[in-house]
Amino acid sequence: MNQLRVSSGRVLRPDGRVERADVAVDRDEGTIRAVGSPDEVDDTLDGAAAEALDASGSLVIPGLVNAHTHVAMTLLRGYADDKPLDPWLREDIWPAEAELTPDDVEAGAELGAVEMIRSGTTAFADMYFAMDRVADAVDRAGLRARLGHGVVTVGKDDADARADVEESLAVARELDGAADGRIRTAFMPHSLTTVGEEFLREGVAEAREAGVPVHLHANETTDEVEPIVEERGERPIAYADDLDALGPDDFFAHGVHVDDSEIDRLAAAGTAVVHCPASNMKLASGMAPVQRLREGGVTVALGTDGAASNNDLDLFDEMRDAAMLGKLAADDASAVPAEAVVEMATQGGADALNLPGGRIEEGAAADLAVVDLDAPHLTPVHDPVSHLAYAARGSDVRHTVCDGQVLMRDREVLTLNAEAVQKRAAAAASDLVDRVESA
Ligand SMILES: N[C@@H](CCSC[C@H]1O[C@@H](n2cnc3c(=O)[nH]cnc32)[C@H](O)[C@@H]1O)C(=O)O
Ligand SMILES: [Zn+2]
Repeated sequence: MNQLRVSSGRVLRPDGRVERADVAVDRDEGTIRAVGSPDEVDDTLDGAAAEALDASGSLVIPGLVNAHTHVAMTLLRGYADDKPLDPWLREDIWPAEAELTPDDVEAGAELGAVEMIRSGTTAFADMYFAMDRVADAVDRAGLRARLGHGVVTVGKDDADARADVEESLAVARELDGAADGRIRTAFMPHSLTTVGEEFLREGVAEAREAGVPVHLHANETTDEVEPIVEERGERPIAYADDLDALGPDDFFAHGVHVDDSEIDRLAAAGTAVVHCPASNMKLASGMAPVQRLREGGVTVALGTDGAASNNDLDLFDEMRDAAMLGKLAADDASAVPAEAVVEMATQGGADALNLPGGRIEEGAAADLAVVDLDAPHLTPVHDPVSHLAYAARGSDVRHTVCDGQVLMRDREVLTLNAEAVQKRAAAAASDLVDRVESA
């Protein structure tokens, strides 16, 4: 058997406890075979050789899950800042995206993949275009993902709008199960205001038939909530329900401006919310009621959103931001504690995306990250979970494993040539800006 052994670390278990343990991984199956004392793990290995990953002085955690991003937007990192959502999209981002080629999308996706692997993220959800090229990058990188083509119909004629919906459904059908099953898909209308009602209705119905979930931006800004309430006399989550877009495998990004009736509806439907605190702060979209969502029984995951509104893909930053903003939103320092954000970044993400991973236990997917605690900013270690939420950074990750494959060992990315990826992306981004300026 082809095995991997993560030895001498402290391991974060699904119930939040941290224990000294080794982890044995079956690389053929991509699953965790055993978590236990070195002797217990020796027994399961049965004398067979295993590749070793040293985790001494480190914390072994489930690979982090970035449950909402637009990964190729790494090319637009720092391109346009300091504006609210609507003008930021219309004046800066959409014109730049109009010039993006599939090659650019692939270059940006590879850059994002390197950044995620380096910061301990093993799975993500991506809404963008040229998704076949994103899938190629995910496949090479060795990551896990739920991918979808983002649909926008406002400002398009009927034929173009319909083609965009069809593209999203085609991507959802065709890429599902790619990369040895590490890629799953979703139908991804951009939002309830940027996609017209008939397209939402038809697209969701077809997604149901194809058995793929729905992912969209919902209740992100008041500018987006008000027109729905005015036109329809109902809140956006009620509208989503009316569209049949509120299912147990569906997951919505943001959920900033949700009232109690919407929280109840999300909880009853089992639809997850992906909280994106950095993006919400940067675009001044508002403060999501994370504590109330969690208390109301909604599955909450964490996302960075695109790198142009964050401006990085580091989920350690996101955990800290979520804890800080959650307290401010609840006006309560005990709200959204460290354990909660760690859970959101791991189990919550895996549950929202309905992907394997998120828990270090026997039989679970072997998706993990090893965080080096031997650093001045992480000394002393009174509570490792506190450090994950409040003090650690993506650059503290030493090793990253996904589906049993080592993607990074001793801070060296093994699946992609990080230096070449970075060069290619920088060149693509500067060419892109030249094209936008001369357009
Ligand atoms: N097929 C569509 C593309 C939609 S992809 C998803 C879109 O979401 C945009 N986006 C990024 N961050 C946010 C956000 O916070 N809220 C809403 N949209 C965003 C992103 O720039 C991208 O255009 C088209 O023809 O325009
Ligand atoms: Zn987004």
